[in-house]
Amino acid sequence: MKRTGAKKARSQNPGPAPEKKPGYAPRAAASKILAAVVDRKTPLDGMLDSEHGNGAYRSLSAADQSLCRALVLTSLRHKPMLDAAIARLLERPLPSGARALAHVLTIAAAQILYLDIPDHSAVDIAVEQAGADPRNKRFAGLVNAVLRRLSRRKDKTLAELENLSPIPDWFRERLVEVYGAEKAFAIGRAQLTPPSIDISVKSDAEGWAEKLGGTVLSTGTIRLDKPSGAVTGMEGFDAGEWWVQDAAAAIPARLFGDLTGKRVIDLCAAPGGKTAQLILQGGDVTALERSKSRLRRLEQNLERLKLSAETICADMMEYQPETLFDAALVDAPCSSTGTVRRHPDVLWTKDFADIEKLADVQYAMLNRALAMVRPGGIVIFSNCSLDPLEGEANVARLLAEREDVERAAFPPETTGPISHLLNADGAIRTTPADMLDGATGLDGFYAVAIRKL
Ligand SMILES: C[S@@+](CC[C@H](N)C(=O)[O-])C[C@H]1O[C@@H](n2cnc3c(N)ncnc32)[C@H](O)[C@@H]1O
Repeated sequence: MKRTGAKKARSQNPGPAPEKKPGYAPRAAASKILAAVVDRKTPLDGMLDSEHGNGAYRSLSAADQSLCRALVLTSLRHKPMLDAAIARLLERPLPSGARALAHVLTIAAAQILYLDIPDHSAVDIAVEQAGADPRNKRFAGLVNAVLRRLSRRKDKTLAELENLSPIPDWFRERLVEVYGAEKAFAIGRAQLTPPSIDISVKSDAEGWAEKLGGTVLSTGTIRLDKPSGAVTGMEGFDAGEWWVQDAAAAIPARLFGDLTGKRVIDLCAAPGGKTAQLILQGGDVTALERSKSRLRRLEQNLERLKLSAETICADMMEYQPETLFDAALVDAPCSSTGTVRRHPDVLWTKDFADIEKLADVQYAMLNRALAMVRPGGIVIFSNCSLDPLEGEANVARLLAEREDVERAAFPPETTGPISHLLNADGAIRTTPADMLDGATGLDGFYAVAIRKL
């Protein structure tokens, strides 16, 4: 019986799968990951993780993982432009069920238009991808024709796409409503440029800038000009001399100024970039964080930096301090739309309803933080959203609903180089289209100080 079964199995075996072209696997993984982001709203960070990420990504070599990452990021950064370029070459739209095929085309078009990859490999592998999927086999000829035409009219297409906004409609429309058409366009285009690596140092910014090949910005952040290799391998990392922190993300904690002799609570603390700043500004710091694993990461970061804080794993909405604090920072969980340059998936996984929900959560957090400071104490509320519902509108609501709080001015020495980023209400508002020291390249951030009376 056993022998017969084995024989039967052998006779049904279709034989080894045909060899795929070199470069097939990273492109197939990229198409799958793009589908997960766009169609199933799965955040990218978790999927592009060598240990716990998407299976197709994990099985790639290190070099193929970085190609896959570049393919997905480039496709997301330019998605509406790629969709427009492909649509112009199709006689009729793809059937609505052909989502997988659409992603194969997007990944291939991104290579042809925006990456330094020979067009023929992009075309051949996309045709092979279509042919390997029984649902898309019949479109292999179409894929070939469309991509070859795109390759032939590359320069013309790029010129035609110059004036398109590379962000999804829901977000573009919201930006136009809030910031006006011109600034909305500039913010959209800013996400096409991958961000530089910015670091915060414990001390001697000039010295570290020289050692690491960077420039000291007027806020004290060092912007690395041409970082090569992993940041963790760079001088001073193991010694705990610096940490990675976007120039805009470094602004909110600095706005407290000198914290010597003050008890400060950082209420949404992990991974701890701002906790480190509060300690270095002289505060006696308590770092509170709801996620156990993220708090562990914060503790490891502080250990590396040789900085100390009391750490508490708790939900800030439930935590009851024994003694009120002099100051609190709420760097609240938000829509993260200010980080589109580094997380271009955000705009494809979230929508306006998420912004509305998050705004309410943050409003409750701001009120809770005010309950934890003494009269006269200051709360700085910040987030990396571009939407005023999560920032300005929450503060307006707070001031309208409560008489025991007021706006507080930031200490003047903290806003010198960034006074152009103060809005009419004296809060900081940055966008990826704003300049610092004459150059663009900032995450979007909001930060405001509120005094409890
Ligand atoms: C924007 S991140 C904070 C980044 C951090 N301030 C920094 O600069 O490194 C928000 C953090 O708040 C945490 N968080 C969200 N809701 C919370 C809550 N109710 N209580 C405490 N922490 C919370 C999240 O787990 C996340 O780590």
